Amino acid sequence: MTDYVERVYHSVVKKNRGELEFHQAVKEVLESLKPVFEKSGTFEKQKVLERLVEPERQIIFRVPWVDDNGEIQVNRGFRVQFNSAIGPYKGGLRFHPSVYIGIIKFLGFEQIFKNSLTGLPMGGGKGGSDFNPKGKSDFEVMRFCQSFMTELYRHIGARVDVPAGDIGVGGREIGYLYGQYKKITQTFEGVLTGKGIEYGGSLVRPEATGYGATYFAEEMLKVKNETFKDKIVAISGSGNVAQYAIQKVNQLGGKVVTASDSSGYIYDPDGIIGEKYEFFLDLKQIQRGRIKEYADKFGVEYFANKRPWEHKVDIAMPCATQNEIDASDAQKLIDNGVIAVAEGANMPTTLEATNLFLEAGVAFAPGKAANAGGVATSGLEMAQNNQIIAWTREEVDNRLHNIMIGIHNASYQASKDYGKPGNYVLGANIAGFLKVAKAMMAQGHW
Ligand SMILES: NC(=O)C1=CN([C@@H]2O[C@H](COP(=O)(O)OP(=O)(O)OC[C@H]3O[C@@H](n4cnc5c(N)ncnc54)[C@H](O)[C@@H]3O)[C@@H](O)[C@H]2O)C=CC1
Ligand SMILES: O=C(O)CCC(=O)C(=O)O
Repeated sequence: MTDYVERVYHSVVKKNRGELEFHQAVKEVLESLKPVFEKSGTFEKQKVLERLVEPERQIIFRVPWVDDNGEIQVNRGFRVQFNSAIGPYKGGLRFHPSVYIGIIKFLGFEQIFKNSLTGLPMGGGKGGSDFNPKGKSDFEVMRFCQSFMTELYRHIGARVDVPAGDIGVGGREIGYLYGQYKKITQTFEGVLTGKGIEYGGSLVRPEATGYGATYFAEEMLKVKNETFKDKIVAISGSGNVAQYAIQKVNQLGGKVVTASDSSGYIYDPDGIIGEKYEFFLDLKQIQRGRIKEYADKFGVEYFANKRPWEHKVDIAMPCATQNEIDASDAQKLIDNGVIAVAEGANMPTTLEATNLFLEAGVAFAPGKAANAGGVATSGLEMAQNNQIIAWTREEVDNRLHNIMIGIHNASYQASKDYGKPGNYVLGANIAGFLKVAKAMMAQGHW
């Protein structure tokens, strides 16, 4: 790293003790930006990095609610409004017991560059709670969401900060959150995205992250004169992103052989397709069941407490959570001949593993580029809400597809301009950074 980058990184570690995921996300971005600072001293003079790594605002609040047994429960809520240089804060809410400030800050930091890459005017933010929706009744989830919004509403707005879903927050939760916002403010506005289609949601938003990651992978394959046709694909997760990545890979002629949840993964050598895919979707979206039930139903192998990176596949798409591919997983995938990795999740690959992929010449798409289709389509939902119109499925999907091609090309171009053609980590970080940095400098020292 340059002295400047090194200095800023060390001060981040010192000021944000114990926030390991945040340190990791900052380190990856700063390492990529080194050639930018070697070319120009302006950013250093303007203290752009020092400002960029410090959130504009962090809100932490109490979320009390009553469970079905009449017991009072208390969770912690978060919203980090990281950077508004190019638009209102935008980013999801995560409900998961592992959530603490370090996770929300890593996600909010990533969101700044991701949102910039979409080409739409959206700043970076993220929020959530350590609430665990697993095993809770619909009424418990509703009461929790209402209490969460009873505090959050005063910090957000259609032109201020627009949350959406992430792990543990899907259509059901967005509905409860929206209802409470509307009740408190008496305002029907696009303050959340991922809304139901009946009350201002956009077609294709549920599919957008998984579809977008697949569109991005398709572009990387094109550079290698390859396609998805007949490729074997390992996907992790079985939530929103995984579900629609599997669907799109199937449509493009690939074969998805794995899916997982936090208890283990299934391996179906014939592919998660047709009636098996329909079962999988129902299992996860309606029954809220465990992935093992797929193995029980179709007689395929189930691997408890393991990750799905140990088979011979051409393409890997981690779509579950952070740090789910470590160096040994990466080495297994490389030894088995993987040609492309596209991150549907946020930071699913450790820094060590990322470097192994890059050194081995694997086409590697970082999450902030590959999974940007979700937030991009949220931006399209905001655009429709602002105009009080609703686009067709085809219109939204075409726009999403073009945005993903644009992100691929911008990342590839930046990787070439800075001397590392095909290094999408470097390219995405630089392309995302430059727009935000220029906007920050244009707006004075804030
Ligand atoms: N939903 C969206 O639009 C976007 C989501 N993402 C990222 O994609 C990833 C998945 O999010 P969603 O599919 O929306 O969430 P989800 O809640 O619908 O699904 C999460 C999936 O990850 C699995 N999972 C969670 N913790 C795990 C663990 N420790 N080990 C193994 N599996 C685990 C869950 O079992 C589930 O299958 C997250 O990293 C999220 O930040 C990124 C961009 C947009
Ligand atoms: O759609 C959005 O606003 C948020 C999506 C998100 O949380 C993400 O990109 O990680």
